[in-house]
Amino acid sequence: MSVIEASEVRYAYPDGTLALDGVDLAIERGDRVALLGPNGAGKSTLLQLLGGLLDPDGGTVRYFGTDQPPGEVRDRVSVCTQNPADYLFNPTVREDVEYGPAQLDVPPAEADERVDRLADRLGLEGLLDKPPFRLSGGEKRRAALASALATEPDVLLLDEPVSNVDAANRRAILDLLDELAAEGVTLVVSTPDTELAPHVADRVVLLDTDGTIVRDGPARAVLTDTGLLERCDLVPPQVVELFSRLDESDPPLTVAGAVERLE
Ligand SMILES: Nc1ncnc2c1ncn2[C@@H]1O[C@H](COP(=O)(O)OP(=O)(O)OP(=O)(O)O)[C@@H](O)[C@H]1O
Repeated sequence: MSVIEASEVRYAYPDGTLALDGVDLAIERGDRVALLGPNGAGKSTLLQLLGGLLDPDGGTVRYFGTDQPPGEVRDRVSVCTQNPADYLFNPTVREDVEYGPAQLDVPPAEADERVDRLADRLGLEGLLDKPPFRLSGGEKRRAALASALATEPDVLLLDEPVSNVDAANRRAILDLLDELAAEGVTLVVSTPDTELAPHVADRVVLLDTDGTIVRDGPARAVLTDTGLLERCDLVPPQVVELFSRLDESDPPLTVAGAVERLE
């Protein structure tokens, strides 16, 4: 049973822009999926459709093999869009992060504990009493991510989760996503960054600017297909490029993979 299944999904914005056209995508339990594509390919639109923040004009999105509407799976599916302001509207960051658990009737003591744990992991400790509009761009992104995680969802849909985030916090976020994946949380991450994709995904869904999925396959197969990536205005990860130039037929995808190979 798929945790989310999009069938023949079509979406046009009110001004007529056709963002997605006939998209079929099944997300399975425990998947780590990257929605990859150039700017304007429809990744954010697809993520919002999968999360029930937008309704498709055509086709269907189903959750957990049922006909439950998205509102009924809010406790199990959490979305973090590209706009941190969607999640930060309370007087303090702490109240924002506690908002989701409160909506789900999580006891306040447990919600407090979740906030403190996430603040520790995402470097928000000194920021919890601040009004969110006073945070920097990267801090807002981390606070929005903490809000999405605070409900402890089974499925996490993240739109460009490390954009605007410094190197140390990027590492912290990626480590946290690794841990969540190890616990069985299903992850869908949208990004135009082929360097990020192998760190967050085993499976890559490649979209192109005509609003279609051009490839859905193992990260290794997609991220080493230079010709396909170039047709979508993308380039492979630099490590792939380096090892390909050295005539390596099965290049590693990350620096860590390259180090392992060289040792
Ligand atoms: N509110 C809107 N009104 C009209 N068109 C929109 C709107 N939001 C997005 N679009 C258009 O829909 C298409 C898909 O946009 P979307 O934001 O989903 O792409 P994306 O792949 O996430 O891009 P990026 O990598 O730049 O974030 C683009 O052509 C974009 O211009």
